[in-house]
Amino acid sequence: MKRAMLIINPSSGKEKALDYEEDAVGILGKDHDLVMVKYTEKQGDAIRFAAEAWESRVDTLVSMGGDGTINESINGLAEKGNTPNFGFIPLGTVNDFARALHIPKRTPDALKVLSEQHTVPVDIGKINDQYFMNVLAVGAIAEAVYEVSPKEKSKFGPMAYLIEGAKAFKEETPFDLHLEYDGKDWEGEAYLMLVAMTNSVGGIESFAEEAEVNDGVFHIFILKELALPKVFKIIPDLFQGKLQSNEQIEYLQASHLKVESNMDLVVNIDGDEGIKLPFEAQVLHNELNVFVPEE
Ligand SMILES: Nc1ncnc2c1ncn2[C@@H]1O[C@H](COP(=O)(O)OP(=O)(O)OP(=O)(O)O)[C@@H](O)[C@H]1O
Repeated sequence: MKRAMLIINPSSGKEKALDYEEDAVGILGKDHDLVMVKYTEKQGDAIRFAAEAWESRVDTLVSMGGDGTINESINGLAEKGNTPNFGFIPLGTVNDFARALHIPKRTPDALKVLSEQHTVPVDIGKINDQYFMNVLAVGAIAEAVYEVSPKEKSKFGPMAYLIEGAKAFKEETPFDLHLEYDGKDWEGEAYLMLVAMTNSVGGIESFAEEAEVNDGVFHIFILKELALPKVFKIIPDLFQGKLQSNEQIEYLQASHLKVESNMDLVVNIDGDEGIKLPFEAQVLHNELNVFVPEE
């Protein structure tokens, strides 16, 4: 008997998620004998439901929500082995994971992807004992992202992050940073460090242009300098996919990373406030099979 679980965050997608429940159940019902539906009510619910999906050995897990719900679902599945195929319907503001995997933004189109039944193996990141699929960020510019209210997000979309980030730029002082990456060292002062798993960061798909969802490495960007007027070159470079060659940025690749600083810093994990430094991170190569459109 083939079984699927559908996790829905009813508060996501401007509270429209439930409008698509029937369609999603219909599509999954075509090739599964049973479709169980779970509704999240609070933080942590999607982790618990995804872990239940794994324990009850479902064949397919589909999550409907923003990047927060997708992140939680992945946290319930990673490193368990024999994981169900994973699908998701992006209903958030930024939807970096969907952008990286070419999952359409229009919900009916994203639902069609599930019926194509085409999956690819995708890398997942591990930071200490939790998991992420998009990005780690350290520095006040990253912390500014926590300040973005849901109201600003729905009004300005990804631009809300840029607006808050630009405000933080003005007050920014560098912090000391020590990285051990695949056995090598990098030490210096930094204003921001981003560890990207996919090309899309903060809704900007040219951010880590060369990143593939299953390339087995982290794409590490360290902003070392904020000198005027050179700093303005970062913006065109960012939108033209040339950030890694910008002279104010150190660009590294690694599959294993240890990060520490003498300063009291917190890492932002997939857009949410995470743990304090130091941390250790590694790529779990081809960890999940994810439904994507057939090219
Ligand atoms: N029923 C619910 N009502 C309100 N909040 C919920 C509910 N279920 C889950 N949540 C919260 O929503 C968070 C995840 O939101 P998610 O990121 O999926 O959507 P979003 O906020 O619309 O997306 P984005 O962050 O991209 O704008 C969870 O971490 C949890 O705290």
